[in-house]
Amino acid sequence: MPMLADPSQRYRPFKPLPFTDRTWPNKQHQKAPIWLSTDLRDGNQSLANPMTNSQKLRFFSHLIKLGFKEIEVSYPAASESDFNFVQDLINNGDIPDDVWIQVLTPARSDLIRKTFESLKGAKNAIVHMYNATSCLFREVVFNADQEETIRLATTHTQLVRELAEEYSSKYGTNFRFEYSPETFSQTEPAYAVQVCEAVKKAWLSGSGSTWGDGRKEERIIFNLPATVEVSTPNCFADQVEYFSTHISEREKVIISLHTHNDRGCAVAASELGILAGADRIEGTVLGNGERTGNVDLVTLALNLYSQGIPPHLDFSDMFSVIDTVTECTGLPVHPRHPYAGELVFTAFSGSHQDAIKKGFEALQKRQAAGDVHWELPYLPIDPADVGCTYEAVIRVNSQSGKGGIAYIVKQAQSLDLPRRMQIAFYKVVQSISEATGRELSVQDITDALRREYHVGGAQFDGRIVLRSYNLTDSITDGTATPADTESGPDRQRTLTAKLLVDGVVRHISGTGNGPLSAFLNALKFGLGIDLAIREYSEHAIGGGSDVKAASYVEVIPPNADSKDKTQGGFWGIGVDPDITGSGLRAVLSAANNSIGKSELKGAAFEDDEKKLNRMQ
Ligand SMILES: CC(=O)SCCNC(=O)CCNC(=O)[C@H](O)C(C)(C)COP(=O)(O)OP(=O)(O)OC[C@H]1O[C@@H](n2cnc3c(N)ncnc32)[C@H](O)[C@@H]1OP(=O)(O)O
Ligand SMILES: CC(C)C(=O)C(=O)O
Repeated sequence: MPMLADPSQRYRPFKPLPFTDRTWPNKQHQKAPIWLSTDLRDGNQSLANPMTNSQKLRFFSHLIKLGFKEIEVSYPAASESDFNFVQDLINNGDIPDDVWIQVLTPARSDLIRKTFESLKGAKNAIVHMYNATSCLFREVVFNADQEETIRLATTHTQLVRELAEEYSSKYGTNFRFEYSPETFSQTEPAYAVQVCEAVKKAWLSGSGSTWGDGRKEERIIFNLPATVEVSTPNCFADQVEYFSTHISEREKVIISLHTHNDRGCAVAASELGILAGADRIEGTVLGNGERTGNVDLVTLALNLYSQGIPPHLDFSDMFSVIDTVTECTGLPVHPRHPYAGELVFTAFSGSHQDAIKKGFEALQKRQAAGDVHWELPYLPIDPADVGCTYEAVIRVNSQSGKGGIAYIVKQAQSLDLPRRMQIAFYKVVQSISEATGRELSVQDITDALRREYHVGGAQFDGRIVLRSYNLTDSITDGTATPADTESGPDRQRTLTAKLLVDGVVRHISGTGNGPLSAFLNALKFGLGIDLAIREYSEHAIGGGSDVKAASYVEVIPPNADSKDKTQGGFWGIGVDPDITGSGLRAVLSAANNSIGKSELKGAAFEDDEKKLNRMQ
């Protein structure tokens, strides 16, 4: 049937609880909840191909590594393999002493007994029993009224209690009890409290037992599921706060939430539910689970982390988390999955990239001044905290801008292009990106820079290549002096350069008040390339004995207006261990770009390779 023009003919709106005493909107998260992973139960039962026992074991070990202390490992009555998995964990000593395994059973006596058998020999175990309590389930699934539904819960709670006492004395197991009024969020709130009161009474009133005296590890767990998410998260939070404030002996109760993501709001519902009084959260790592999944514990934990609250779960190696989850469940992780997707720390768009690049520069300055707080445009947490590098932070396509491209050049090649050169190179990259219609890799951009500015190896050389040069000082009366001996207004420098011009060795020579002007004169008189410098800058690359200099130069024809920077010049880059060398190479790089295919003037000083070799 197509979508209805008037969906109210088929769907009724959720009726919110008339609850006005809510306090949760004014609260803030203070600490992490108790976490329970149900990857091996709710996560597993929803897979087309449930996990094998070895996959479950791998997943279990990873959950331990992440820091989970409560793990729902199975629905032991479902199958022999579910049953055996619990026994294998116990018998093989795979469960650390401080970890509680949890197992799920329906309120059915045969299945409860089977569930207890699976726990033989366990040190710590939470027995989790459920029955649905909503009107729809009472009528349609159980054909039971409210009283009968309460009786179903309480009689089976008593059975759990008896078996817990028996197994505890036989095997020394520490037992805790969790009860879920399944479909809680669709159950009348007062009735959900009534069911749980009856279950609590049944659990706490066993003869001769010390259980349930309010000590932390013995509190009964009431797990309130949004079995199907049917309302906005604020309505769910109201239901949780209502439960938390109406259940008696609140100090003897742990309130747990188990949200599903049918409306896409499981994270929000759980977060607001914590503000509303919940102590514990059940969910799965990366959100696998029935239908749209259980709440994603990675997102919940890292949301807390981003607020400066220790989540007590360690996601600092997100790649291994992704590997474990995808290899065990066979499900992919969406590229935009919060904190874990391959694109979530990546910006393609120019204005984002520009802000991130500036943000990193500002961050470095703040860090140098001792402020270690993370504050960076578009990146809520430091990707490095979850094991990602900064390489993926900026990626380039036709939506990218100069800032992002300059960031990549700086990261990949340690070249800090001056602002106007960034604009020039951006146009180069943009035209490649538009022509190819695809994302450009770091290698594509590096190659484009090398081709454009003739740096980085013989295959990128331009028509003119600097082979060697010699610089001498003179004063204007023509008396040659050794380098570095003279300075001042009369100082002149003469540069002789050996070049390869269109494959032919050439020598040129020129004089000026510095090496660059001497070189420009040599190019002018030797090769007929007449250029003036409009902008020059340089910086060091690296440090210690490996330090190099990088120079950037923009040249213009001598008759161009050097102040009118809208008239584009030709840019060049030079990298050399020596600052003079890098400057000369930058000028030559720009000169190469200025000449295009035009014919150059003949040799002015020396063009005979043999003569040259003799001279050297
Ligand atoms: C919301 C959740 O995720 S709950 C967990 C769901 N997980 C699973 O179901 C996975 C494991 N389940 C199984 O392997 C099987 O369903 C079993 C072994 C538990 C039971 O199998 P079967 O005995 O064949 O029963 P089946 O599942 O078809 O039907 C459920 C029966 O249990 C009843 N039932 C359902 N839930 C409960 C409950 N929580 N407590 C008591 N009875 C229940 C149903 O009313 C139905 O009874 P009926 O046969 O008298 O109509
Ligand atoms: C058994 C309960 C907790 C459940 O899985 C659900 O309601 O989704």
